[in-house]
Parts: sequence; structure tokens; C-alpha cells
Amino acid sequence: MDFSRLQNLQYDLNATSTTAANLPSTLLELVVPGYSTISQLAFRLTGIDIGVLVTGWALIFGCHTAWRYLYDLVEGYFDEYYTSSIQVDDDDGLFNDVKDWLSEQQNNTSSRKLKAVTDYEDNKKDDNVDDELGIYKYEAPMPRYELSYGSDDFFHQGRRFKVARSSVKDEAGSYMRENLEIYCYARTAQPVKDLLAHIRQWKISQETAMTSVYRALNNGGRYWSKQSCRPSRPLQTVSLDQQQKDAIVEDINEYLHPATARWYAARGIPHRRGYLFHGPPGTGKTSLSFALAGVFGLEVYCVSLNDKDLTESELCTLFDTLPDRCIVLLEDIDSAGLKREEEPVVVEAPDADSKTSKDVTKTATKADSSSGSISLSALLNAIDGAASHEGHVLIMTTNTPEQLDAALIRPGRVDLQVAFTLATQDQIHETFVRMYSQTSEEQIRGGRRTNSKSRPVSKIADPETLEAMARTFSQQLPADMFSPAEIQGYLLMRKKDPQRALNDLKKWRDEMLESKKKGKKLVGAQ
Ligand SMILES: Nc1ncnc2c1ncn2[C@@H]1O[C@H](COP(=O)(O)OP(=O)(O)OP(=O)(O)O)[C@@H](O)[C@H]1O
Repeated sequence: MDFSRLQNLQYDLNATSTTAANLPSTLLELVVPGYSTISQLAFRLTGIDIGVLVTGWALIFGCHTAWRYLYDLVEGYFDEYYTSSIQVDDDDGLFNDVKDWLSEQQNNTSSRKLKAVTDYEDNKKDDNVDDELGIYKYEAPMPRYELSYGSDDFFHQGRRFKVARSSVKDEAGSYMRENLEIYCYARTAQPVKDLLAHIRQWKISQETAMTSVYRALNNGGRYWSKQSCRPSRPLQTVSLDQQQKDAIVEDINEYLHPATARWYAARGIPHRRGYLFHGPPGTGKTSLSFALAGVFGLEVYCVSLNDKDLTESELCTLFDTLPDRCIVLLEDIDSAGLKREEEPVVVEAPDADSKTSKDVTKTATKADSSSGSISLSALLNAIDGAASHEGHVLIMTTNTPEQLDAALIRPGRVDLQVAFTLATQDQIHETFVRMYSQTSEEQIRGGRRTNSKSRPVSKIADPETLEAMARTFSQQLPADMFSPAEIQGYLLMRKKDPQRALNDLKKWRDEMLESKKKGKKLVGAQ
């Protein structure tokens, strides 16, 4: 074995151990035992002086730490004296508004930490996703990108803001609450207030474009659950006497005005507004309710009193948890079979001891909450309680107003009654025109579209032809015999062929009239 290289190496190691450059190495030697041997060995083998490397790294690390310290110090000082913030908690409606607005901004920024979500309310599909045969193709919802937990900067109207999203556990230590804190670099929170006002405005303009519908869900307790969020129905698509429409819109508009609430309060009059829409089935009562929601940017909360599982206490809870401004829609109140509490209801007990059921009948009241049905007084209490909140528009619909209890529709509970009738000549004409006319949006889209097969409805572009066909159509149908829903249903079956709608009309009309005379529904008569 050749030991001469090792001897030379040992000699060189001793030779380099006393240079002036080794001062940091001497310090390292104190911390890392055997450091000088390792470093000199490495120098001999690679030609690299570890001491220099370590010294450089220590210098960079020192500078970086000093810079971080200084930065944190300045930032802390700046945050303390020149930053203002406003926190928004997730139990406030504003939380979702801010999140939605921020997520719209996220699409336009280069943020690197995002949260992807697909379950959000505006995740609606374009209606033009059909193939060359006109078959609608379902496409999985695309993700939208939200701010992730942590903080991020964004700019709005030239000003820089910071938003921090965090989650905290509630007192019980289980439910994760979330909050957003929005910072601005100013000595007052006014820029954030302005931003929040801007976000509210943005949301309101979105809400008037869309109508959210909530229904009472029964899932181990009753709570409001959003069932749909659909484009608002334009008021002009509901055919009703124009004067009646104007009267309702004016009335609701005045009711919702803050000055009106003050006027009522000053005079000690309960500030509430109730409407009764009555008329035969399919005449537009529900449609008008939704159209009004669109006009005023209100959400619709529907309650069905036909729900046999709905108890009185649940009804009260539901009404108590309504938001400040909304439309409360009580549909088909006649068929709910409301009874006065004192009115006895005969309940048959089970035929247990082989007695006849007559022997074991007992009396109960509809107010019996365990039975799940709602008494008139419970409904009145709920209505009075809910309507006493400013901004609730109560709409009740019924097919048989004459059967309603006078207490339910007395002034103060129902302030305006709107009668819906079977289709008049004008409504028949209007329904045809609405079905086959082109909206300006459709005209634009139609111009862009290359595949004419994929149009869901045939449109008549020439207004004169459309008018003439609508006139022929309405003249062939008697007034006050068909509901707008029936006429719409007939036209929908021929939506691609207006001429066919005219050709088939006589046969359909005669069959329908015949069945109406016999008093039975013509199932499947199209
Ligand atoms: N006056 C109307 N104007 C426009 N569309 C109408 C009208 N009446 C009914 N329709 C159409 O008929 C369908 C049913 O209407 P809607 O649900 O509003 O009737 P309704 O009076 O509430 O019926 P019901 O008493 O059975 O609840 C809807 O698709 C709607 O577009």
C-alpha cells in the first residue's frame, strides 16, 4: 500500500492551517469538532475552501435575517398606524357577496394560491351547448377560483387592498367559522367602506338579473334551502292587464321605500304589505310573483301549507329566519285546509280492540302540532310576525278565494287582491307573439349562430307575418275558456313550427272544449 500520498496530504494540511483566511474557520472549529481537518481535506481533494463558503453563506443569512427583521418592524409599524381594516363574518350576507366579487377578480389576476369550487350558485350553463343535431349536451360545471386561506393583495380603482381569509372554530370547538378581513393602506377605513358599498351595488345588479328561490327543507329540522337561481323573468312576459301590473309594481315600490317605513312608524301603523293573487290554475299567479322578485331584486321564499309534516312551531321558525327583504310566497292557501282552532276535527283511532271505528273516535284540532297540519291562528301569527319585519312582501295565491277565511284576507293582511282570469283574446294573441318573436338578444345570437338546427324555438323575424299569424290564432280560440298555461303548453309542443300551431288548432280546441264540457281533464291532449 502506498502511504506517501497520505504523508504529503498530512504535510499540506499542516501547511494551510495557519493562514489568515482561516479566522472564521477557527470559530467553526470551536462549534464543529474536527472542522479544520474536514475543511482542509475537502480543500485538498476539491480545491474549494469550505471556510469561504460558510463565511459567505453566514453573511447572506445574516443580511436576510436582518432584512426580514427590519421589514417586519416597518410593516408592523405601518400596519399599526397606516392600515385600516374591516372584518366580514360568514354569518352575514355580505360575506358571500365579497367572496363572489373577489372570485370574479381572481379570474383576472395572477394570484398563485387559489381555491377551486364548482358548487356555486351562478354555475349556470350557456344554453347553446347543443350538437349539430340540436341535442343538448350536458357539460360538467367548470370550476371557479376563489381566494384561498391566507392573504392576497388586489387593486380596485387604482388603490391597493389586502384581503385575508381565515377560519376559526366556534365556541363549541366544532363548526369552522370563516371570516374575511379587508385591509387598505390608509389611516381611515373609508376606502374599505367604499369598496364594500361598491360590492353591494355589484351584487344588487346581479340579483336583479337572477332570482333565487328558497324552499323549506325538512332535514332533521326545517330550514330554508336554495332551490334555484334562475334568470329573472321579465315582467312583460306575464300577460296581465297593464293597469293591474302597474298598480302592483307601484304599490310594492312605495312599500319598500325607507321613507314609507318611517311614515308608518311615526303613526304607529304596522308596516306590512300582503297581496292575494287569485284565479284559476295556470293563469300566471306564481309567474307574476317571480317576475316581481326580479323587478325588485328580491329573493323568493316559498312555503307550501299542504306539507303534512310541517308543524306550527316549524312554520314560526321558518318565518322568523327570513331575511329582511324578500318575497314570501304562500302557494295554494285554499287547499291547505286551514281550520279555526276551535273547530273540531274527527280523528279515527286505530281499530285496536275490534271495536268499530265509530266507537273510538275522538276529537282533535287542526292546531295539534304533532299532526303536522297548520291551524289558521298559527298561520295568522306567523304572517303577522313575519310581515312585521320591514321589507317582507307577502304573496298568497289561491284558486278559490271565496273559500278563504275572512280573517286571512282582512285589510292589513291582504292589502291588494289581484284577479287572474282565463286567457282573454289579447292574452292569447300575446302568448303566440311571445312564443315566436325574436328578442333583440336572440337576434344578435342568431346572427352569430352557424347551426340553425340547434334553435330551441322557431322565431318569426318578420313582425308583420308574426302579427298576422297571432291574429289568426287568437281569433280561432274563444276568450275565457283556456288558461294561459294551456295555450302555452299547446304552443310549446309546436315551438319549431308556428304554421303547424295554426293548422292543428281547430282539432285541439274542439277536443279541449269537449273535455271541459264533460268536466274532465284531457290528459295528454297536445
Ligand atoms: N298570465 C300569464 N302570462 C304569461 N305566462 C303565463 C300566464 N299564466 C300562465 N302562464 C304560464 O303558464 C305556466 C304556469 O303558470 P303559473 O304557475 O304562474 O300559474 P298559476 O296561476 O300560479 O297556477 P296554479 O294556480 O296552478 O299554481 C307558466 O309556465 C307560465 O309561463
